[in-house]
Amino acid sequence: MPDQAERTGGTDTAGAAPSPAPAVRVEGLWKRFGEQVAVAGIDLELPAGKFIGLVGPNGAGKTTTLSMVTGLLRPDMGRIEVAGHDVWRDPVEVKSRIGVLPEGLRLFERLSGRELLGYTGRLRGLPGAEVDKRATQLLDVLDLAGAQHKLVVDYSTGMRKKIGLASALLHNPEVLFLDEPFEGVDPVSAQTIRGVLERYTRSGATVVFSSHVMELVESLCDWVAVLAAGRIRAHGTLTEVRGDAASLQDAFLELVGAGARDTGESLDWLGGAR
Ligand SMILES: Nc1ncnc2c1ncn2[C@@H]1O[C@H](COP(=O)(O)OP(=O)(O)OP(=O)(O)O)[C@@H](O)[C@H]1O
Repeated sequence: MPDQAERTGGTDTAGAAPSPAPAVRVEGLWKRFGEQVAVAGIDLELPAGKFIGLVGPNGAGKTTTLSMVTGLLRPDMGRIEVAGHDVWRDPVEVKSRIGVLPEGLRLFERLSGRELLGYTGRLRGLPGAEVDKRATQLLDVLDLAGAQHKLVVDYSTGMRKKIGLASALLHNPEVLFLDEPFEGVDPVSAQTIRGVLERYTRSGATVVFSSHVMELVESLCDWVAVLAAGRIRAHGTLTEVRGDAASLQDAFLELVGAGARDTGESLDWLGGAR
């Protein structure tokens, strides 16, 4: 088992050309909930224009980190810049440049999908006709046109993710943060979401998403950060983080020090005589 020193790569080793300003810059980030240290001193730069995966086991601190980076949760310590602006000193500027699909996704349940997009667009300061045009296209592409007049409270889990994604994209943000965007989403919808996100990053925008599904991260992301116990264990391009391992899954298990847990003598009753 190699030691768990951070494996790095990415922006600083990417080549001779000067890289653009990072999409996200985090310095000395800490967050504690009572005795529980959720984020234990993160320093990280996420390159702009990439599809970035933030991966880690349950309780690693992914949601806490994303909440602080998007201005939803105040850090105990540390500095965060998104698109060149300080998240906590310049929140309005940052919020106009980002889209967020948070965990738990609280939506205005008593609006229809179409109304939700209309309301979000007006809150974002977009002209009504432009909101209508973008809403129609997003509802269509995300296969929600047939459900656009249904109340959000009656949407399925996958439909909620898709209308949440549409709301997050409506103002064409520079950086999009998605907490587990594919959870509860069927393969057809996942493919649709994937297509929308790939198109969006091709235009130079940045997607940062958290996930436990390594195959998905491996197939989607060009850049990965691995988080465990509130610290960054590795970050860089997919190839750099994968290192010599056969897959990202293997590299992940090695990095977080969690080979499949041997149940040993425990659970010996399970599957035994009844
Ligand atoms: N509001 C809170 N109050 C107390 N503890 C919290 C709170 N939010 C998170 N934690 C704790 O902080 C740690 C990190 O949690 P977090 O939700 O950020 O992890 P995660 O990587 O997103 O996990 P998962 O993959 O299971 O969603 C966990 O130990 C969790 O119990």
